[in-house]
Amino acid sequence: MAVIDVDLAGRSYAVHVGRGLLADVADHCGALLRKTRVPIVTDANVAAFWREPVEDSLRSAGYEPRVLVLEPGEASKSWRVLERVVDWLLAEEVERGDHVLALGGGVIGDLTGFAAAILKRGCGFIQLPTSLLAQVDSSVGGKTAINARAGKNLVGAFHQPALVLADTGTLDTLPDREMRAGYAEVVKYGVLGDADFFAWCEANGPRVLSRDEDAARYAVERSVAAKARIVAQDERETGGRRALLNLGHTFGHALEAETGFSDRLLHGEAVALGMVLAARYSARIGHLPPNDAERVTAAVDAAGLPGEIAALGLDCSGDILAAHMLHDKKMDAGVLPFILLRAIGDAFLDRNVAIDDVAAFLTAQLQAH
Ligand SMILES: NC(=O)c1ccc[n+]([C@@H]2O[C@H](COP(=O)([O-])OP(=O)(O)OC[C@H]3O[C@@H](n4cnc5c(N)ncnc54)[C@H](O)[C@@H]3O)[C@@H](O)[C@H]2O)c1
Ligand SMILES: O=C(O)C(=O)C[C@@H](O)[C@H](O)[C@H](O)COP(=O)(O)O
Ligand SMILES: [Zn+2]
Repeated sequence: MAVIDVDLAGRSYAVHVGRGLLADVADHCGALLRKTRVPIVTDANVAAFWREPVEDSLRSAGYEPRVLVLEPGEASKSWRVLERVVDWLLAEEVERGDHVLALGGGVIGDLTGFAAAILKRGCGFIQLPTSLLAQVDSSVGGKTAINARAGKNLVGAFHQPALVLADTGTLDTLPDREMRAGYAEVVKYGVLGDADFFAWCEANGPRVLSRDEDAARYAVERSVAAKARIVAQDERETGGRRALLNLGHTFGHALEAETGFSDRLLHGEAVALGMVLAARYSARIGHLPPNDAERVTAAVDAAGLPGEIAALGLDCSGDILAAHMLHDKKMDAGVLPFILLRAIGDAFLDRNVAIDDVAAFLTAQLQAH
Protein backbone atom coordinates (compact mmCIF):
# COMPACT_ATOMS: atom_id res chain seq x y z
CA MET A 1 0.00 0.00 0.00
CA ALA A 2 1.22 3.51 -0.82
CA VAL A 3 0.38 6.54 1.30
CA ILE A 4 0.38 10.00 -0.28
CA ASP A 5 -0.04 13.01 1.97
CA VAL A 6 -2.08 16.04 1.04
CA ASP A 7 -0.28 18.74 2.96
CA LEU A 8 -2.72 21.45 4.03
CA ALA A 9 -1.55 22.47 7.50
CA GLY A 10 -4.53 21.93 9.83
CA ARG A 11 -6.52 20.11 7.14
CA SER A 12 -3.83 17.66 5.99
CA TYR A 13 -4.84 14.07 5.28
CA ALA A 14 -3.54 10.86 3.79
CA VAL A 15 -4.54 9.07 0.60
CA HIS A 16 -3.99 5.32 0.89
CA VAL A 17 -3.74 3.43 -2.40
CA GLY A 18 -3.80 -0.35 -2.54
CA ARG A 19 -5.81 -3.49 -3.23
CA GLY A 20 -8.15 -4.75 -0.52
CA LEU A 21 -8.38 -1.59 1.58
CA LEU A 22 -12.18 -1.72 1.81
CA ALA A 23 -12.10 -5.11 3.51
CA ASP A 24 -10.12 -3.43 6.31
CA VAL A 25 -12.02 -0.17 6.34
CA ALA A 26 -12.64 -0.32 10.09
CA ASP A 27 -8.89 -0.54 10.81
CA HIS A 28 -8.06 2.34 8.48
CA CYS A 29 -10.86 4.64 9.64
CA GLY A 30 -11.07 3.54 13.26
CA ALA A 31 -9.42 6.59 14.76
CA LEU A 32 -11.96 8.83 13.02
CA LEU A 33 -15.09 6.91 14.03
CA ARG A 34 -16.28 8.13 17.44
CA LYS A 35 -19.66 6.44 17.60
CA THR A 36 -21.01 2.96 16.99
CA ARG A 37 -23.24 4.09 14.14
CA VAL A 38 -21.36 4.78 10.90
CA PRO A 39 -23.26 6.57 8.09
CA ILE A 40 -22.36 5.48 4.56
CA VAL A 41 -23.64 7.06 1.35
CA THR A 42 -23.32 5.02 -1.84
CA ASP A 43 -25.12 4.26 -5.10
CA ALA A 44 -26.90 1.12 -6.25
CA ASN A 45 -24.20 -0.04 -8.70
CA VAL A 46 -21.44 0.30 -6.13
CA ALA A 47 -23.55 -1.20 -3.34
CA ALA A 48 -24.06 -4.35 -5.42
CA PHE A 49 -20.34 -5.12 -5.22
CA TRP A 50 -18.76 -3.15 -2.39
CA ARG A 51 -21.29 -2.57 0.36
CA GLU A 52 -20.76 -6.02 1.83
CA PRO A 53 -16.99 -5.89 2.48
CA VAL A 54 -17.32 -2.44 4.00
CA GLU A 55 -20.23 -3.44 6.23
CA ASP A 56 -18.55 -6.73 7.21
CA SER A 57 -15.37 -4.95 8.24
CA LEU A 58 -17.26 -2.40 10.30
CA ARG A 59 -19.54 -4.97 11.95
CA SER A 60 -16.60 -7.20 12.88
CA ALA A 61 -15.04 -4.24 14.65
CA GLY A 62 -18.25 -3.58 16.61
CA TYR A 63 -19.68 -0.74 14.50
CA GLU A 64 -23.22 -0.47 13.21
CA PRO A 65 -23.11 0.62 9.55
CA ARG A 66 -26.09 2.62 8.28
CA VAL A 67 -26.33 2.84 4.51
CA LEU A 68 -28.10 5.26 2.17
CA VAL A 69 -28.22 3.87 -1.39
CA LEU A 70 -28.80 6.46 -4.13
CA GLU A 71 -29.56 6.28 -7.85
CA PRO A 72 -26.33 6.06 -9.84
CA GLY A 73 -25.43 8.81 -12.28
CA GLU A 74 -24.71 12.50 -12.69
CA ALA A 75 -28.38 13.41 -12.17
CA SER A 76 -27.88 12.67 -8.45
CA LYS A 77 -25.67 15.77 -8.12
CA SER A 78 -28.88 17.79 -7.67
CA TRP A 79 -30.69 19.91 -5.07
CA ARG A 80 -33.30 17.16 -4.71
CA VAL A 81 -30.82 14.40 -3.90
CA LEU A 82 -28.72 16.73 -1.74
CA GLU A 83 -31.81 17.42 0.37
CA ARG A 84 -32.40 13.69 0.67
CA VAL A 85 -28.82 13.08 1.86
CA VAL A 86 -28.91 15.95 4.36
CA ASP A 87 -32.29 14.87 5.78
CA TRP A 88 -31.01 11.33 6.12
CA LEU A 89 -27.82 12.45 7.92
CA LEU A 90 -29.94 14.56 10.28
CA ALA A 91 -32.21 11.60 10.95
CA GLU A 92 -29.10 9.54 11.69
CA GLU A 93 -28.17 12.22 14.24
CA VAL A 94 -24.79 12.86 12.67
CA GLU A 95 -22.83 15.41 14.69
CA ARG A 96 -20.10 17.83 13.61
CA GLY A 97 -17.35 15.60 14.96
CA ASP A 98 -18.62 12.53 13.09
CA HIS A 99 -17.42 11.28 9.71
CA VAL A 100 -19.68 10.24 6.86
CA LEU A 101 -18.29 7.60 4.47
CA ALA A 102 -18.68 8.35 0.75
CA LEU A 103 -18.48 4.96 -1.00
CA GLY A 104 -18.56 5.35 -4.78
CA GLY A 105 -17.47 7.36 -7.78
CA GLY A 106 -17.11 11.09 -8.18
CA VAL A 107 -20.85 11.67 -8.04
CA ILE A 108 -21.16 10.13 -4.58
CA GLY A 109 -17.96 11.84 -3.41
CA ASP A 110 -18.93 15.31 -4.66
CA LEU A 111 -22.49 15.05 -3.34
CA THR A 112 -21.67 13.50 0.04
CA GLY A 113 -18.75 15.87 0.51
CA PHE A 114 -21.02 18.84 -0.11
CA ALA A 115 -23.67 17.47 2.27
CA ALA A 116 -20.91 17.09 4.88
CA ALA A 117 -19.73 20.65 4.20
CA ILE A 118 -23.15 22.13 5.02
CA LEU A 119 -24.47 19.71 7.64
CA LYS A 120 -24.53 21.63 10.91
CA ARG A 121 -22.06 24.00 9.14
CA GLY A 122 -19.66 21.17 8.53
CA CYS A 123 -19.06 17.60 9.66
CA GLY A 124 -16.27 15.23 8.69
CA PHE A 125 -16.20 12.83 5.75
CA ILE A 126 -14.05 10.05 4.40
CA GLN A 127 -13.67 9.29 0.71
CA LEU A 128 -13.85 5.63 -0.34
CA PRO A 129 -13.48 6.13 -4.12
CA THR A 130 -14.46 3.14 -6.26
CA SER A 131 -14.14 4.47 -9.83
CA LEU A 132 -10.82 5.18 -11.54
CA LEU A 133 -11.89 8.80 -11.93
CA ALA A 134 -12.64 9.16 -8.23
CA GLN A 135 -9.36 7.48 -7.24
CA VAL A 136 -7.16 9.62 -9.46
CA ASP A 137 -8.99 12.91 -9.09
CA SER A 138 -12.32 13.65 -7.40
CA SER A 139 -11.64 12.09 -3.98
CA VAL A 140 -8.58 14.31 -3.49
CA GLY A 141 -8.56 18.07 -3.06
CA GLY A 142 -11.84 18.92 -1.37
CA LYS A 143 -13.88 20.29 -4.28
CA THR A 144 -17.46 19.26 -3.51
CA ALA A 145 -20.55 20.29 -5.45
CA ILE A 146 -23.87 19.68 -7.10
CA ASN A 147 -24.94 20.90 -10.53
CA ALA A 148 -27.39 23.78 -11.02
CA ARG A 149 -29.73 24.48 -13.92
CA ALA A 150 -27.18 27.02 -15.17
CA GLY A 151 -24.30 24.58 -15.22
CA LYS A 152 -21.84 22.13 -13.79
CA ASN A 153 -20.72 22.20 -10.13
CA LEU A 154 -22.09 25.71 -9.68
CA VAL A 155 -23.18 25.13 -6.07
CA GLY A 156 -20.53 23.75 -3.78
CA ALA A 157 -17.81 24.24 -1.21
CA PHE A 158 -14.19 23.46 -0.57
CA HIS A 159 -14.35 20.82 2.15
CA GLN A 160 -11.44 18.44 2.57
CA PRO A 161 -11.96 14.78 3.50
CA ALA A 162 -10.24 13.48 6.64
CA LEU A 163 -8.94 10.40 4.81
CA VAL A 164 -9.06 8.81 1.36
CA LEU A 165 -8.91 5.03 0.88
CA ALA A 166 -8.48 4.16 -2.79
CA ASP A 167 -8.94 0.39 -3.04
CA THR A 168 -7.67 -0.45 -6.53
CA GLY A 169 -9.43 -3.82 -6.28
CA THR A 170 -12.73 -2.00 -6.84
CA LEU A 171 -11.64 -1.32 -10.43
CA ASP A 172 -12.27 -5.03 -11.15
CA THR A 173 -16.02 -4.37 -11.25
CA LEU A 174 -15.95 -0.97 -12.94
CA PRO A 175 -17.55 -1.02 -16.42
CA ASP A 176 -15.06 -0.54 -19.29
CA ARG A 177 -16.63 2.74 -20.39
CA GLU A 178 -16.19 4.17 -16.88
CA MET A 179 -12.60 2.92 -16.80
CA ARG A 180 -11.88 4.83 -20.02
CA ALA A 181 -13.61 7.96 -18.68
CA GLY A 182 -11.45 7.91 -15.56
CA TYR A 183 -8.34 7.38 -17.66
CA ALA A 184 -9.00 10.75 -19.35
CA GLU A 185 -8.22 12.49 -16.03
CA VAL A 186 -5.03 10.39 -15.74
CA VAL A 187 -3.81 11.56 -19.16
CA LYS A 188 -4.73 15.10 -18.08
CA TYR A 189 -1.95 15.13 -15.46
CA GLY A 190 0.58 14.32 -18.15
CA VAL A 191 -0.73 16.87 -20.61
CA LEU A 192 -0.90 19.69 -18.06
CA GLY A 193 2.37 19.26 -16.25
CA ASP A 194 4.36 16.09 -16.79
CA ALA A 195 5.60 15.21 -20.30
CA ASP A 196 7.29 12.03 -19.02
CA PHE A 197 4.05 10.79 -17.51
CA PHE A 198 2.24 11.59 -20.77
CA ALA A 199 4.81 9.45 -22.62
CA TRP A 200 4.24 6.71 -20.02
CA CYS A 201 0.50 6.92 -20.77
CA GLU A 202 1.15 6.66 -24.51
CA ALA A 203 3.10 3.45 -23.88
CA ASN A 204 1.03 1.98 -21.05
CA GLY A 205 -2.54 3.20 -21.59
CA PRO A 206 -3.74 -0.22 -22.80
CA ARG A 207 -2.31 -1.87 -19.66
CA VAL A 208 -4.14 0.57 -17.41
CA LEU A 209 -7.40 0.12 -19.31
CA SER A 210 -7.14 -3.66 -19.14
CA ARG A 211 -6.65 -3.30 -15.37
CA ASP A 212 -3.10 -4.62 -15.30
CA GLU A 213 -2.45 -4.54 -11.54
CA ASP A 214 0.90 -2.71 -11.60
CA ALA A 215 -0.02 -0.26 -14.34
CA ALA A 216 -3.34 0.70 -12.75
CA ARG A 217 -1.75 1.17 -9.32
CA TYR A 218 1.06 3.25 -10.80
CA ALA A 219 -1.44 5.43 -12.69
CA VAL A 220 -3.45 6.04 -9.51
CA GLU A 221 -0.41 6.76 -7.34
CA ARG A 222 1.24 9.11 -9.82
CA SER A 223 -2.04 10.96 -10.48
CA VAL A 224 -2.80 11.37 -6.78
CA ALA A 225 0.74 12.61 -6.13
CA ALA A 226 0.40 15.18 -8.92
CA LYS A 227 -2.96 16.39 -7.63
CA ALA A 228 -1.80 16.46 -3.99
CA ARG A 229 1.16 18.65 -4.98
CA ILE A 230 -1.00 21.16 -6.81
CA VAL A 231 -3.74 21.26 -4.17
CA ALA A 232 -1.13 21.86 -1.46
CA GLN A 233 0.16 24.85 -3.45
CA ASP A 234 -3.23 26.41 -4.18
CA GLU A 235 -6.03 24.80 -2.19
CA ARG A 236 -8.79 27.22 -3.20
CA GLU A 237 -7.79 27.87 -6.80
CA THR A 238 -6.81 31.46 -6.10
CA GLY A 239 -3.15 31.37 -7.12
CA GLY A 240 -3.49 30.32 -10.76
CA ARG A 241 -1.92 26.92 -10.06
CA ARG A 242 -4.93 24.74 -9.24
CA ALA A 243 -6.82 26.13 -12.23
CA LEU A 244 -4.46 24.03 -14.38
CA LEU A 245 -6.34 20.94 -13.11
CA ASN A 246 -9.25 22.38 -15.06
CA LEU A 247 -7.49 21.65 -18.37
CA GLY A 248 -10.18 20.55 -20.84
CA HIS A 249 -12.99 21.36 -18.41
CA THR A 250 -14.16 24.71 -19.79
CA PHE A 251 -14.90 22.97 -23.10
CA GLY A 252 -15.90 19.75 -21.33
CA HIS A 253 -18.39 21.27 -18.90
CA ALA A 254 -20.05 23.15 -21.79
CA LEU A 255 -20.46 19.83 -23.61
CA GLU A 256 -21.85 18.16 -20.49
CA ALA A 257 -24.37 21.00 -20.11
CA GLU A 258 -25.35 20.75 -23.78
CA THR A 259 -25.91 16.99 -23.45
CA GLY A 260 -28.00 17.48 -20.30
CA PHE A 261 -25.56 15.94 -17.76
CA SER A 262 -26.62 12.57 -19.10
CA ASP A 263 -25.05 9.22 -19.97
CA ARG A 264 -24.71 10.54 -23.51
CA LEU A 265 -21.40 12.07 -22.46
CA LEU A 266 -19.69 11.11 -19.19
CA HIS A 267 -17.57 13.68 -17.35
CA GLY A 268 -14.31 11.93 -18.25
CA GLU A 269 -15.36 11.68 -21.89
CA ALA A 270 -16.15 15.40 -21.91
CA VAL A 271 -12.72 16.10 -20.40
CA ALA A 272 -11.02 13.97 -23.08
CA LEU A 273 -12.77 15.93 -25.81
CA GLY A 274 -12.11 19.17 -23.95
CA MET A 275 -8.37 18.41 -23.79
CA VAL A 276 -8.29 17.79 -27.53
CA LEU A 277 -10.14 21.07 -28.12
CA ALA A 278 -7.83 22.98 -25.75
CA ALA A 279 -4.79 21.51 -27.55
CA ARG A 280 -6.18 22.28 -31.01
CA TYR A 281 -7.16 25.79 -29.99
CA SER A 282 -3.68 26.32 -28.50
CA ALA A 283 -2.21 25.26 -31.85
CA ARG A 284 -4.66 27.48 -33.77
CA ILE A 285 -3.52 30.60 -31.96
CA GLY A 286 0.14 29.70 -32.23
CA HIS A 287 0.94 28.60 -28.68
CA LEU A 288 1.42 24.88 -29.35
CA PRO A 289 3.24 23.01 -32.14
CA PRO A 290 0.52 21.21 -34.18
CA ASN A 291 2.34 17.93 -33.70
CA ASP A 292 1.74 18.14 -29.93
CA ALA A 293 -2.00 18.69 -30.50
CA GLU A 294 -1.96 15.58 -32.70
CA ARG A 295 -0.27 13.58 -29.92
CA VAL A 296 -3.02 14.58 -27.47
CA THR A 297 -5.68 13.57 -30.01
CA ALA A 298 -3.89 10.26 -30.66
CA ALA A 299 -3.71 9.45 -26.92
CA VAL A 300 -7.44 10.12 -26.56
CA ASP A 301 -8.26 8.02 -29.67
CA ALA A 302 -6.04 5.17 -28.52
CA ALA A 303 -7.99 4.99 -25.26
CA GLY A 304 -11.30 4.73 -27.13
CA LEU A 305 -12.37 8.14 -25.81
CA PRO A 306 -14.24 10.68 -27.93
CA GLY A 307 -11.92 13.14 -29.66
CA GLU A 308 -14.20 14.76 -32.24
CA ILE A 309 -17.21 16.88 -31.25
CA ALA A 310 -18.62 16.50 -34.76
CA ALA A 311 -19.12 12.80 -33.96
CA LEU A 312 -21.42 13.66 -31.03
CA GLY A 313 -24.11 14.81 -33.46
CA LEU A 314 -24.95 17.89 -31.39
CA ASP A 315 -27.60 20.19 -32.77
CA CYS A 316 -25.88 23.40 -31.67
CA SER A 317 -23.42 26.07 -32.73
CA GLY A 318 -20.13 27.23 -31.28
CA ASP A 319 -21.98 30.26 -29.91
CA ILE A 320 -24.24 28.05 -27.83
CA LEU A 321 -21.27 26.17 -26.37
CA ALA A 322 -19.51 29.48 -25.70
CA ALA A 323 -22.63 30.71 -23.86
CA HIS A 324 -22.42 27.68 -21.55
CA MET A 325 -18.78 28.55 -20.90
CA LEU A 326 -19.69 31.94 -19.54
CA HIS A 327 -21.09 30.19 -16.44
CA ASP A 328 -17.61 28.81 -15.70
CA LYS A 329 -16.45 29.46 -12.14
CA LYS A 330 -13.15 30.82 -13.43
CA MET A 331 -14.95 33.87 -14.87
CA ASP A 332 -13.27 36.94 -13.42
CA ALA A 333 -14.54 40.47 -14.03
CA GLY A 334 -16.12 39.39 -17.30
CA VAL A 335 -12.98 37.58 -18.51
CA LEU A 336 -12.89 33.82 -18.94
CA PRO A 337 -9.33 32.53 -18.58
CA PHE A 338 -8.57 29.40 -20.64
CA ILE A 339 -6.11 26.68 -19.76
CA LEU A 340 -4.01 26.32 -22.90
CA LEU A 341 -0.78 24.56 -23.79
CA ARG A 342 2.70 25.67 -24.80
CA ALA A 343 3.86 22.08 -24.99
CA ILE A 344 2.76 18.71 -23.68
CA GLY A 345 3.50 19.05 -19.97
CA ASP A 346 3.34 22.84 -20.02
CA ALA A 347 -0.18 24.20 -19.48
CA PHE A 348 -0.80 27.85 -18.62
CA LEU A 349 -3.68 30.20 -17.90
CA ASP A 350 -4.39 32.53 -20.81
CA ARG A 351 -6.51 35.56 -19.86
CA ASN A 352 -6.41 37.02 -23.38
CA VAL A 353 -8.59 34.58 -25.24
CA ALA A 354 -11.44 36.14 -27.25
CA ILE A 355 -14.59 34.13 -26.58
CA ASP A 356 -15.93 34.98 -30.07
CA ASP A 357 -12.87 33.37 -31.59
CA VAL A 358 -13.41 30.26 -29.42
CA ALA A 359 -17.03 30.16 -30.62
CA ALA A 360 -15.90 30.35 -34.28
CA PHE A 361 -13.33 27.60 -33.64
CA LEU A 362 -16.01 25.40 -32.07
CA THR A 363 -18.43 25.98 -34.96
CA ALA A 364 -15.71 24.78 -37.33
CA GLN A 365 -14.97 21.75 -35.09
CA LEU A 366 -18.69 20.88 -34.97
CA GLN A 367 -18.72 20.73 -38.76
CA ALA A 368 -15.33 19.04 -39.27
CA HIS A 369 -14.90 15.55 -40.82
N1 LIG B 1 -14.32 17.01 -6.93
C1 LIG B 1 -13.44 16.90 -7.90
O1 LIG B 1 -12.29 17.36 -7.80
C2 LIG B 1 -13.82 16.19 -9.15
C3 LIG B 1 -12.83 15.78 -10.05
C4 LIG B 1 -13.21 15.08 -11.19
C5 LIG B 1 -14.55 14.78 -11.41
N2 LIG B 1 -15.47 15.17 -10.48
C6 LIG B 1 -16.88 14.78 -10.66
O2 LIG B 1 -16.95 13.36 -10.56
C7 LIG B 1 -18.09 12.92 -11.29
C8 LIG B 1 -17.71 11.76 -12.16
O3 LIG B 1 -17.22 10.72 -11.35
P1 LIG B 1 -17.25 9.21 -11.86
O4 LIG B 1 -16.72 9.15 -13.24
O5 LIG B 1 -16.67 8.38 -10.81
O6 LIG B 1 -18.81 8.98 -12.01
P2 LIG B 1 -19.87 8.17 -11.11
O7 LIG B 1 -19.76 8.48 -9.71
O8 LIG B 1 -21.18 8.38 -11.80
O9 LIG B 1 -19.41 6.66 -11.29
C9 LIG B 1 -19.40 6.11 -12.59
C10 LIG B 1 -20.36 4.90 -12.71
O10 LIG B 1 -19.67 3.75 -12.27
C11 LIG B 1 -20.38 3.14 -11.21
N3 LIG B 1 -19.35 2.62 -10.32
C12 LIG B 1 -18.48 3.34 -9.56
N4 LIG B 1 -17.59 2.51 -8.99
C13 LIG B 1 -17.90 1.27 -9.39
C14 LIG B 1 -17.33 -0.02 -9.17
N5 LIG B 1 -16.21 -0.16 -8.45
N6 LIG B 1 -17.93 -1.09 -9.71
C15 LIG B 1 -19.04 -0.95 -10.49
N7 LIG B 1 -19.60 0.23 -10.77
C16 LIG B 1 -19.03 1.33 -10.23
C17 LIG B 1 -21.27 4.19 -10.64
O11 LIG B 1 -22.40 3.64 -10.04
C18 LIG B 1 -21.62 4.99 -11.90
O12 LIG B 1 -22.65 4.34 -12.59
C19 LIG B 1 -18.59 14.12 -12.08
O13 LIG B 1 -19.74 14.64 -11.46
C20 LIG B 1 -17.46 15.10 -12.01
O14 LIG B 1 -17.89 16.42 -12.09
C21 LIG B 1 -15.14 15.87 -9.38
O1 LIG C 1 -9.65 19.56 -8.46
C1 LIG C 1 -9.70 20.44 -9.32
O2 LIG C 1 -9.37 21.60 -9.08
C2 LIG C 1 -10.20 20.12 -10.67
O3 LIG C 1 -10.39 21.03 -11.48
C3 LIG C 1 -10.42 18.69 -11.01
C4 LIG C 1 -11.44 18.47 -12.11
O4 LIG C 1 -11.12 17.23 -12.72
C5 LIG C 1 -12.88 18.33 -11.61
O5 LIG C 1 -13.72 17.92 -12.63
C6 LIG C 1 -13.43 19.55 -10.90
O6 LIG C 1 -14.65 19.24 -10.26
C7 LIG C 1 -13.73 20.68 -11.84
O7 LIG C 1 -13.74 21.82 -11.08
P1 LIG C 1 -14.73 23.03 -11.32
O8 LIG C 1 -14.23 24.04 -10.35
O9 LIG C 1 -14.59 23.45 -12.74
O10 LIG C 1 -16.09 22.54 -11.03
ZN1 LIG D 1 -12.73 16.57 -14.01
